[in-house]
Amino acid sequence: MTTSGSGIDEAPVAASILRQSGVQRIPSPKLTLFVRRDFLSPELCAALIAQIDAVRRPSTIADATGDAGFRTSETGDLDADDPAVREVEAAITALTGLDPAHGEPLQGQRYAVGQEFKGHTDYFEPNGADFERYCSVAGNRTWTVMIYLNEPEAGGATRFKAVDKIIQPETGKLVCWNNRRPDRTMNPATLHQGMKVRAGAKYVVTKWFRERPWGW
Ligand SMILES: O=C(O)CCC(=O)C(=O)O
Ligand SMILES: [Fe+2]
Repeated sequence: MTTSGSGIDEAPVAASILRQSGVQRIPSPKLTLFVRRDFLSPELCAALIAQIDAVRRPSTIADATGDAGFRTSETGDLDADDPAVREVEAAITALTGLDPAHGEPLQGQRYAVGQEFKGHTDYFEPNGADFERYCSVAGNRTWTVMIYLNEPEAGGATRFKAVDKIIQPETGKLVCWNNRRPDRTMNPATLHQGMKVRAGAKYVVTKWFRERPWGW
């Protein structure tokens, strides 16, 4: 298969995603955002939820905001050798054409009732205090791919405020977007938040891609 490398060049990635059936592009000139329902089977989602529960710990954020309530979910790094994790990785590669070497390890998140991730962008602020620490090896982020593993009883939607779009969690639904504009500059219109879960729990997996190959 051909890959589109880092994703810094938007066109081949968007073309690859749009070749798959069932993909919707969110109609906005401000950002490139796609949704694909039923991207993963309920069985695979359940296997990933079990893994997240086995390894989760309180989430951290880069560039401390001084707001302890900014990201209150729990995070789990998933075992790259696990068959369920390999299957998701392969499905993401097949959808996007992005080179897996440019991807950060797949990460799981769990939000309990009242937990949220307030408005943020996934790219690192080039002038931020942590830029060197997080970006000196692999560079800044390019694309984000996120998959909901379940449907909380209430709340937990992902909101893109700048384009007035709210995406509801559904088991197996994928959301992906370019964190940049087609001219490669960082795109502030990708600002988004994981809204508070009101009932039940919310589980997602996220994969972020980088300008250069990922290295520890
Ligand atoms: O949970 C969500 O809906 C959003 C998560 C998110 O934005 C992130 O992990 O970067
Ligand atoms: Fe995010």
